[in-house]
Amino acid sequence: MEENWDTEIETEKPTYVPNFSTLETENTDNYSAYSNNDINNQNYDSERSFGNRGGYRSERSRPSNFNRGSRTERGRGRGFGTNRNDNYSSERDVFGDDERDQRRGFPGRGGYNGNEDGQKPNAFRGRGGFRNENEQRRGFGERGGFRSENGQRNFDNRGDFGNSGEEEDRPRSYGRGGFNNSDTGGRGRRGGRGGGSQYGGYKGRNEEVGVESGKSQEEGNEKDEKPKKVTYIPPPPPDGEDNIFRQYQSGINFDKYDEILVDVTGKDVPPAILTFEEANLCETLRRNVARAGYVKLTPVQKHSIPIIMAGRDLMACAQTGSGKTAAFLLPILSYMMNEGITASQYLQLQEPEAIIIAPTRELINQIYLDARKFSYGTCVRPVVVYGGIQPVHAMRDVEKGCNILCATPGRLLDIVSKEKIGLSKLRYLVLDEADRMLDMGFAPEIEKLMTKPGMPTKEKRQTLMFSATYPEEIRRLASNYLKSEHLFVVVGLVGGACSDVAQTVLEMRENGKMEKLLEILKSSEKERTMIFVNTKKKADFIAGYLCQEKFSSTSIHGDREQYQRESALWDFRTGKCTVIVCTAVAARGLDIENVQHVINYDVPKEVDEYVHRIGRTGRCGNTGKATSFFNVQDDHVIARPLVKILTDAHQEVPAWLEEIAFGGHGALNSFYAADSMGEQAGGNAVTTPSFAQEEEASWD
Ligand SMILES: Nc1ncnc2c1ncn2[C@@H]1O[C@H](COP(=O)(O)OP(=O)(O)OP(=O)(O)O)[C@@H](O)[C@H]1O
Repeated sequence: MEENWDTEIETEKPTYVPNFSTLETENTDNYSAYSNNDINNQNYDSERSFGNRGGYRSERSRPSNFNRGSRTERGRGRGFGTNRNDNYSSERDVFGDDERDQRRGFPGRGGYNGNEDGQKPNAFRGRGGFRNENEQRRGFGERGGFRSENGQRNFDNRGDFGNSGEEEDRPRSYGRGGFNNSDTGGRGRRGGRGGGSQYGGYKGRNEEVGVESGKSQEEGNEKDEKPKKVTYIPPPPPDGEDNIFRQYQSGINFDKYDEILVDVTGKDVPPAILTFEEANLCETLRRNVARAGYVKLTPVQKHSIPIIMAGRDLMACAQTGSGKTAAFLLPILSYMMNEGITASQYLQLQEPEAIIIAPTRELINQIYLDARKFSYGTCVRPVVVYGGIQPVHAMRDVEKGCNILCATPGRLLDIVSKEKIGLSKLRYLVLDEADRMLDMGFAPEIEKLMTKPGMPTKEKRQTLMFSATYPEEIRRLASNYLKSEHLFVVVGLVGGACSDVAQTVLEMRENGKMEKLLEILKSSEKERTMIFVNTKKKADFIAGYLCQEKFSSTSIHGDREQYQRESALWDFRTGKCTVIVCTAVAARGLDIENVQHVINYDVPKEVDEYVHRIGRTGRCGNTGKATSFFNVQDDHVIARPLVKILTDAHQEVPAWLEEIAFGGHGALNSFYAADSMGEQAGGNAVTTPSFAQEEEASWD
């Protein structure tokens, strides 16, 4: 069912514009572990079985003999609840309109979200689930869920927080909302009121698409439920030059970018430029670049800017965090300035000169903010539209004028089919994270867009694709949308990991992961850390658990409402929360200052995703580290490509990983045998519930 763009939102529906400016970074320390005391006291009582953590864990590691290849480019020389301070309650800080919150089913109704006043959290009673006071209302599953291998329940043998067998059969059930921060406060079973796509319910692979184009009904929502209207209006981004040009420092390895080999495939390659001066940007753009703190071009910028300025189509591949966004924004803006694009004016049908597409809402918003930064003081007007925000609001914003439209694919299709956006003036079409945009998840939407009436043919537009990874088959597919004489710029190796990230892979059984995680976090408490898991439930589970363990944590995933996602990201960006637990939705593109550590609590199923995930750290010449918990049983398939990634990035490859990668079945079997012995030995170790069946198949 399509969102009705023409209908005004009913006035009694809560439509709240939160004001981020009320959330000062200075207050960020207010979030503190103590704020979770109530949770700690209420849950996971001391009976939890948290002992005997050992078990078999081989972390054997020796320098690898694996052939490191003939790399020629440089190498590295080497909420939950409780009170207002925690992550989930931080939504209250930001969006803290109690009455509305209640209407929207924020805290009060339901699990996890805590109460407003720091008294006994009602988050853990009533419908809220996630409780352990008694078993009558079982919240997050009293049935069986969440036992350790020896049959005892972990955390609490009364079953709180468990992932009940009953719920397992129903992917969207979270008990009666306990711990469910995904929809309107965790009210209902099976996702209850969260069924509407705009509420972030499970959407299958194409959540963004589903959200925006209304496909979500088929893709995971309750069939008999009408989707809810999206009422969320995001706060306007902070204004003022200081905010617009806020930029973090490039790191000590920034200059080393120059040592990376660049390969350009194609005919008549325009020569690279070496300095911003050579780019011949107009005065305003030059000033903006300087204000943004950019002094030197990165390699992808050196090559891409002249190629785009020469009117060529481009597929560019460069490592994460190396400045691909500016590589396409600056030449596009330069063209617009040189063409003397007139200030766009209020019109019901806007005809942008450039459309930029990215797969997730947070990423497209970030790109929009970059576009706003570089176009500051010009008459070029960038606009952003994405799922999860009130369509009427987005439409109004577009009507005010739009030269550059930043959009997620589904919402873009909607807005084009509603004839709010025309394509006749389109000169630039940019696919950021292009491989993701062209893979099975988004390919149908992209195809639809490319064949929309009015879409200029590839001969008449300039198509630009950027990513850090390009699987072979995607490259082939991409050429359908690019002119035959397009150029392919590769900085370093296609799909290579950022060489400024020190990677560690630990062999880890499931029930050793939590203990290891806590150990890591305790030893690096102030470090801004992103933890990746493969399922949405697990993201919540771990964030909740970490809150209890007094780490200021939040989570982001596709089951959270948009305001929650934005709030979580904001809390993480501002330092209010030092830990964010994420699914793949946060794997690509997000540029967050000073992320020091990425932990793959679950190793992703595809190595490209691994590359993007660990690329959230070590950006712009800064160094970072990534630690991955490799569970042989679940992750052996990725062993071989992972060894290649590590080797190419000149990282140490653990001997056991090589063995799994190249040792064939024999090696694997001996691991399984050892593993099952370890299971017996370490049966009491804390384990996370098995959420494997509810994998988040998409970014979002
Ligand atoms: N020439 C430059 N000088 C200084 N900082 C730069 C320069 N180019 C980009 N940056 C900064 O580097 C950071 C990473 O840039 P960006 O987000 O564009 O990386 P990316 O290559 O798109 O990464 P990803 O593959 O993760 O999407 C940003 O904070 C950006 O502002």
